[in-house]
Amino acid sequence: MTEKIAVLGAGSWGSTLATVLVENGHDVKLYTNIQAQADELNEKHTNEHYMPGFKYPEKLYATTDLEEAVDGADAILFVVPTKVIRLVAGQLKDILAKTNARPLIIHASKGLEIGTHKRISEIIMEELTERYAKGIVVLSGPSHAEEVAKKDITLITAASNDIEEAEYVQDLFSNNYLRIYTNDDVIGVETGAAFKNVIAIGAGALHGLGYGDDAKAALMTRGLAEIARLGMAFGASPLTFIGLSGVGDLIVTCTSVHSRNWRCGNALGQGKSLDEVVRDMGMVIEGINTCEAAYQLSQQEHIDMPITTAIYNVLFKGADIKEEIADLMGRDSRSEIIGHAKDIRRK
Ligand SMILES: NC(=O)C1=CN([C@@H]2O[C@H](COP(=O)(O)OP(=O)(O)OC[C@H]3O[C@@H](n4cnc5c(N)ncnc54)[C@H](O)[C@@H]3O)[C@@H](O)[C@H]2O)C=CC1
Ligand SMILES: O=C(CO)COP(=O)(O)O
Repeated sequence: MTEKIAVLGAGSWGSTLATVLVENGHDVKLYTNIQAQADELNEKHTNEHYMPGFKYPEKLYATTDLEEAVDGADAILFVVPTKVIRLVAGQLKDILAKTNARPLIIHASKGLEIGTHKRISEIIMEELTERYAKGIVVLSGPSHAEEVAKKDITLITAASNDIEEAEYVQDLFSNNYLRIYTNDDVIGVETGAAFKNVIAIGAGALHGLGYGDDAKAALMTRGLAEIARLGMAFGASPLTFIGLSGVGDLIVTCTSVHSRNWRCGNALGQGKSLDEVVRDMGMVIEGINTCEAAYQLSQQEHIDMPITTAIYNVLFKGADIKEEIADLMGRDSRSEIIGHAKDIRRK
């Protein structure tokens, strides 16, 4: 069945997911807030800044008119950076309020809102409410646009409280190179997605400083313990963190040269300043803002997150990475057990 899908955000991931949907036979409109990017996509079928060298299908239509993009859409996919999710959801609400439309919302962004510490599905539903959204499905897992665009094998998760909606999204995106699993733990999937970016900055920094494989494996494993601790405090199932959106995404983001978060950490480890790294990347590095949100949450909820705190100190307080590593290694000895949410708050 051909579905009408609006994709909001034409960066590397939004334009790639839009391409998957076009190739799966759907009628897709890609919304961007930049006219030159829409023109480039429509006329040259390229998106050089975000996906250099990649050729998009001619059927992919881009527009800067949000109303045109979402007109008659069965589903609307958000793939904008976390910091503009609320803004774009508000703009969408104003448009949907003029119609009787109540599309399914999907999002594939990864982060937490600074200040409120809300997950992306919470922000979108707070703005749209059930009046304008049939439901919400989260698409997440180990997936880099550069590899999906090449039709390399990728497996991700569609998570929703409504399993039929997750299965609908599974059908929309599934093909012979992209396999989708369903999951009903929205909190676990979204927290895993957001916090792995913070740990990936740390993994990149270790690489940039020349640390070995043991150190990287240690960071990923103890990083996952922190992610699970915070996620469980939110109400996530611990098992979700050993799935695609948990350890799967942590592995890819902590090891892939495609990862903007890993590359950010690597450059910091090599001595670049955060300002330089952000300027040179020219794409979103979600782990920076998420680190701030995660640090604030750990303080507010009294959850022990030593690695996140060390990365926060480096990013926001100008701390020396090697000194932060020495402090982490010098902490009191402890048990490895992650524990349940009720046991993990600091006394
Ligand atoms: N790139 C990837 O491989 C993956 C990215 N993600 C997530 O997807 C989200 C988006 O990431 P990318 O596409 O990589 O980012 P990007 O940095 O490549 O592109 C972001 C896009 O958002 C657009 N944008 C910014 N503000 C906007 C607004 N107000 N209205 C409309 N568009 C706006 C920008 O013009 C740009 O095209 C992030 O949360 C990221 O963590 C998730 C999985 C894979
Ligand atoms: O989420 C991603 C991989 O699953 C993309 O990671 P980066 O944002 O670090 O490139």
